[in-house]
Amino acid sequence: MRLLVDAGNTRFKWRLEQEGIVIDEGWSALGTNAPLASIEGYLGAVSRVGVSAVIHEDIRLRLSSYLEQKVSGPVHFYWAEAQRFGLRNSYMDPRTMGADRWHGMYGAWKRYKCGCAVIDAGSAITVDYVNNSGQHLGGYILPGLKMMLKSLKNDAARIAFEEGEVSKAEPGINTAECVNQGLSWLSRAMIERVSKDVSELNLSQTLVTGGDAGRLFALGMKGAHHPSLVLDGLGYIDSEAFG
Ligand SMILES: Nc1ncnc2c1ncn2[C@@H]1O[C@H](COP(=O)(O)OP(=O)(O)O)[C@@H](O)[C@H]1O
Ligand SMILES: CC(C)(COP(=O)(O)O)[C@@H](O)C(=O)NCCC(=O)O
Ligand SMILES: [K+]
Repeated sequence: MRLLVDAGNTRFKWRLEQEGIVIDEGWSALGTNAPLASIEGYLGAVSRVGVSAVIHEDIRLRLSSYLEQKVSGPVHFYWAEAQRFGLRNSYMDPRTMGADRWHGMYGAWKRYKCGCAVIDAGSAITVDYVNNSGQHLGGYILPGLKMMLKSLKNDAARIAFEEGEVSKAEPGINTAECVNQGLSWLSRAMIERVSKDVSELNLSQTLVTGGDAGRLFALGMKGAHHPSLVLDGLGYIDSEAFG
C-alpha cells in the first residue's frame, strides 16, 4: 500500500493506494497531533509514503516522525526540481519553489503534455504558466481568499464584518458588502487576467485545484477542476523513483 500526502499551510490532504488503485482520499486540519487518525488502521500496511510539503520545518519534522512511527515502510519528502520528463523549472534555485507548485505542474504536464495554466487556490493562491514545450514561464503568488479576509480583520481596527461567500461583485453599501463583494471583484479581476494570459501565451489547458477552486469556478473561472492535482503529480514522481 502506498500513501501520498500533500501537506499545505491549512490542511493535510492524503491518498491511500493499493497497486495503483485509489482506496481512499481525505484531509485533516493542520495542527492535529494525529493527522491521519481516520486511516490509522491501514498505516501498518503502508509500505511507502511520498510527501509534498510547504509547511514550517517544525511541523514537517512532527509529521515525519508521526509517519515513521505508524508506517512500516520509508517516508520520502519530494521537493521542487530543475526538470523532469520535459517539464523545466524557470527558478534559478528550484529548491526555493514550493513543492506543491512543482507537483501540481507536473501532474498537469503528465496528464495533458501541452501548454497549461495551473491555479492552486489554497492558503495562498498560486498561478503558474507552462508552455507547449514544458518550459515554466513563471508564476504569481497571491494571498488566498481566507488570508485576505483574515488580514482585513486583524490589521484594520474599524473593519468589522461577517464573512459571506457571495458571487456578487457590485460596489457594496455597508462594510460586509464592501469586503465580501470586494473579494469577489478582485477574484474576478484575477480570473479575467488569467484568461487573457492563457490566450496571449497560447496555453491549451487551465487546471484549477485547492480548497477555494469551487469558489473561483462560481466566480466565472473556466478550466478543468483537478481537486487532487498535487497528489497526482507527487504520485507520478514517486512511481518514477520506486516503480
Ligand atoms: N473545510 C475546509 N477547511 C479549511 N479550508 C477550506 C475548507 N473548505 C474550503 N476551504 C478553503 O480552502 C483554503 C485551503 O485550501 P487548501 O488547498 O487545503 O490549502 P493548503 O494546500 O494551503 O493547505 C482555505 O483557505 C479556505 O479558504
Ligand atoms: C506559495 C505557497 C505558500 C503556497 O502554499 P499553500 O497556500 O498551498 O499552502 C507555497 O508554494 C510556498 O511556500 N512556496 C515557496 C515560495 C515559492 O514557491 O517561490
Ligand atoms: K496546495
